[in-house]
Amino acid sequence: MAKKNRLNTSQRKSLRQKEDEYIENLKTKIDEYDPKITTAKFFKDLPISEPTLKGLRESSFMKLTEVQADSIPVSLQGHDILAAAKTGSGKTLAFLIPVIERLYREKWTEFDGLGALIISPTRELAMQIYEVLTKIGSHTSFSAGLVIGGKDVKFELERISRINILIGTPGRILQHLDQAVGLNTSNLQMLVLDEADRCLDMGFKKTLDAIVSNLSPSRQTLLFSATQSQSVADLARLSLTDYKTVGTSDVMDGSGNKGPSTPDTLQQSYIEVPLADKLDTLFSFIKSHLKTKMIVFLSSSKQVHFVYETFRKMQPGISLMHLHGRQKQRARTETLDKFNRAQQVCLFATDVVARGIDFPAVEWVVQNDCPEDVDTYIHRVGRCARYGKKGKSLIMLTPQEQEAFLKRLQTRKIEPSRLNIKQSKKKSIKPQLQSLLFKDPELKYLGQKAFISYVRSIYVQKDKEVFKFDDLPTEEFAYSLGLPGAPKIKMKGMKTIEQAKERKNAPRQLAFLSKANDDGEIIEDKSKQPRTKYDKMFERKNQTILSEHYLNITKVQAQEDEDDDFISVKRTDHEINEAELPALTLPSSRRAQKKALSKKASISSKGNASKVVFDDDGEAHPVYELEGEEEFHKKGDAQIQKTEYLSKESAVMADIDGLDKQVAKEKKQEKKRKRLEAIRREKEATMEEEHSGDGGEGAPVAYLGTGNLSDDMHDDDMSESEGHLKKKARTVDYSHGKKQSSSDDNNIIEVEEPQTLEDLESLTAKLIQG
Ligand SMILES: Nc1ncnc2c1ncn2[C@@H]1O[C@H](COP(=O)(O)OP(=O)(O)OP(=O)(O)O)[C@@H](O)[C@H]1O
Repeated sequence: MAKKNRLNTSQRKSLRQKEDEYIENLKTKIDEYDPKITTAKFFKDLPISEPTLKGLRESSFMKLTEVQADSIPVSLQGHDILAAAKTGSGKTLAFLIPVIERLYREKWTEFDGLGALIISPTRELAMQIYEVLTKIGSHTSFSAGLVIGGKDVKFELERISRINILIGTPGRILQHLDQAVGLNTSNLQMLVLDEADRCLDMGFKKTLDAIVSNLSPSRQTLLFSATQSQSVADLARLSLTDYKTVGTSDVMDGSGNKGPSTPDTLQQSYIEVPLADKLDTLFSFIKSHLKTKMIVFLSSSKQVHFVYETFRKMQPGISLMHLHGRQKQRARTETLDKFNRAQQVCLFATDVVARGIDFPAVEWVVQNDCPEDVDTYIHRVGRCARYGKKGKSLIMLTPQEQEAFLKRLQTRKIEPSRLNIKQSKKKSIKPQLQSLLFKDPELKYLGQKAFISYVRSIYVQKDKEVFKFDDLPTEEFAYSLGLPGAPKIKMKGMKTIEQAKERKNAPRQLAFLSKANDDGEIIEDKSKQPRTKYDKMFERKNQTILSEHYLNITKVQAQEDEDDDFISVKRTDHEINEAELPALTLPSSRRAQKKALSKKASISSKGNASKVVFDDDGEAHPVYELEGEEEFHKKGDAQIQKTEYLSKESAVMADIDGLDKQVAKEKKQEKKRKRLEAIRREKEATMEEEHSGDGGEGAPVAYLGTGNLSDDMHDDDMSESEGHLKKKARTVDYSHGKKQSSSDDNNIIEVEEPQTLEDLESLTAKLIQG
């Protein structure tokens, strides 16, 4: 049977010839295409191959968007590209089509190895790009792979050498470049950076440099984003010299004639809200927008977690979901999928989904916390008003942030209109929050974490004109979260917030007194002296200034914030300079300050103090003056003196021994505390996972097209038992000369239906086509 379908040599030869002619014809059309003369309106007007056109048609992509019309012809001609176009303007297709076409014209096969590498800063975005690629590339014969983290590195290693188009996050791609002996990058034709400015910034610098050093310098490079830095140094790093720009000036600084860097269909507004009233305002906003689909951005995963957990208890009347980088990947993917399908829903999220994610039909983007910069603002609001659809955005600015941030927005021609909250609509949820936190220690704990992470987020911000740490109304803010008072925060090199602020604001006269304690005693700086074990013990004891609970929080916090998405997703050039950190304490009361001042005055007037003893004549002597022999004998029998001395010293030794035992006991307790802490964290992680899976909450659900990857993995022809699917035999239609897939026998690969992200990754690696 199989023999019947086999082509004989002359048929194969003729087919190859037709294919060559077709490709040559395409190349000529590309060379002849002059963007200055021709403006293609539809994909079919572009010099692109029939299989790609077929994939586009089937995905209902007919008409070109502006960035697609401007950039695709230039990319097809082989130029490097630096493109910046507004959010939701269709950049994904603008780089995917040239990638597919380049490999097509090169007649790329699985034996040629990696032909294109697409880098995205987040996993979600990489998955989305992969999804679009599998749709529009469904009639081509290339293999695509998604590497974004997961466990099955070994599995991927075995198959990665056969992948032609690899999409992934920087870290994971580097891991593969390092490990995969079979990954042949020497042939690489194209490198694409989506959200290029983010990929190029400090956070990914080292990884990206390492990736690029593995790649062939002769490759074509495409950089796309809604915001671009166009730093010459960045471009040089990518060996981008003779590149073409598309739409960059408009988007970069709003200097073009076309107005703001945000979509025209976006209606933007802001309200001035004191920090302590933000949650009241947010709750009222949600209550009055129950029939909408909205995303609320908060500054950290802890904020998101707290707001989600408390608001769902207060039941505003709309389905609530939450998404942040500290959730397990499975929960993130599930939430994303549910949110895409829902019609009336509110998603609390961090900036992990601020860039690139193409959520369908979002009506409102609310920024509860001010973004770190205008670029982040642009990306966040860009989650709505996509592809010409209407959308609305609201940003809450505190009186401290308002003026400076509006000024920053103006530089990009973004001028949101001011909204005022109707007095009648104002409702305080503070009493409810207080009662919730009072009843539920778990919520109180989340509240404390939310408080701490918010305060820290303000502290680490680079733009000090917008984020004024010293003006934070911490007590009011804590109260607004339902907490009885502001938790004390200890950060690296920083004492409590209040102390840090006090010290910053203290008069110069008092600044040098930062070493005085509450009793006005000057504490010596022992940091430069060798520390004895007693010093260490006392330091340890002093840590209990914080209650054990807060102590636990701050310790865990220090660990957690290492990879908290607020800090890690953002640029690492926002590093805190330890030297700038407030690190010392001030006497808290006026009495203590006064006392310390007078002590200081007397000490400074006397110069360096050293301890002395006075003799009967009032003469001062150093403490350790050698005693004369006569003097010694005068005091009595030497033996008795010796016994007395020894018993005094052994009493001192006994005291020291007691202290040692105390230290050992404390160590043991600390160990126990850590063990309990680990158990608690484990429990919390389980809870978090459980919470994250229940976002549906009976929301009216609309199923919008194929929004998820696993759907794409299904094949209509599935005939095997459930849980297995077959890959469709791909046919390439040259329309003017048809080509049957040359390796029918190899076209069927049985793979298991993906249940998890790891499965999905493994599956993508299996989907070797051709
Ligand atoms: N030519 C087209 N015809 C119809 N729909 C399109 C076309 N191009 C893109 N779209 C749709 O427009 C939406 C936005 O596209 P895309 O996600 O590529 O935008 P983007 O410019 O990358 O946005 P962001 O800057 O936020 O990443 C998607 O839903 C996509 O399917």
